[in-house]
Amino acid sequence: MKIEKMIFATGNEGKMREVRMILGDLGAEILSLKEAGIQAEAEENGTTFEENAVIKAKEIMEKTGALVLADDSGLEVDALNGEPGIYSARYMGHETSYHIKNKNLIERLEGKTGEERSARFVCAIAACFPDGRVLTTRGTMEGQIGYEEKGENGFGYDPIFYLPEYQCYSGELPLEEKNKLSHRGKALRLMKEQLEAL
Ligand SMILES: O=c1[nH]c(=O)c2ncn([C@@H]3O[C@H](COP(=O)(O)OP(=O)(O)OP(=O)(O)O)[C@@H](O)[C@H]3O)c2[nH]1
Ligand SMILES: [Mg+2]
Repeated sequence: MKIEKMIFATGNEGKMREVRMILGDLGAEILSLKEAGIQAEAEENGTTFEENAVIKAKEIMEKTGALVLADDSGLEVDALNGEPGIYSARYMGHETSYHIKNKNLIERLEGKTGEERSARFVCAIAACFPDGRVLTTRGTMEGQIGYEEKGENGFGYDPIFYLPEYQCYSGELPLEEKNKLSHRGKALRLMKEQLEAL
């Protein structure tokens, strides 16, 4: 089935840039919420990334009757029992800057070194079809919380997410490189395969 058009239900411009680059070769028109002129109202009250991704996609699918995809993602820090996890966007309040959130996470890991600083980004992608079908995929990217903020690329927690294998911070990666390694890149490529197989 050739997909002509979809809505990607996010208000996060950083995500949207990555989504466009990764799903570009599907050849479908991809509208953000803003471009579709829709406001999301559903509460992200699920208990998992997948549940929240489905909540966001389903709400907009029901409003529009279109194929709608959504992303729910976050940062899990092992030494903090997986915090901030599904609450990553809301951590310390929605209005708090990432500079402050990032500084706070670094402070909370004071005294920890190497593997004790392990963390991962998680991304769940949901696709909700007007006929009720739902697909979900998940991708992760393993790393560590660094000791400082580095890099101007990406968004959110990228400046403190250190990738030991590549000896750099996620915030230092050009977008194409981040997309090759990232939680979102992996989850979106799995979704793309499933959509292409329909
Ligand atoms: O540095 C980062 N690089 C990433 O690649 C990344 N992916 C997720 N996150 C964090 O997790 C929250 C998602 O929360 P979230 O899924 O509710 O999204 P959101 O509220 O920003 O937008 P929406 O899609 O819900 O409209 C984001 O805001 C960020 O704090 C990331 N941080
Ligand atoms: Mg959100």
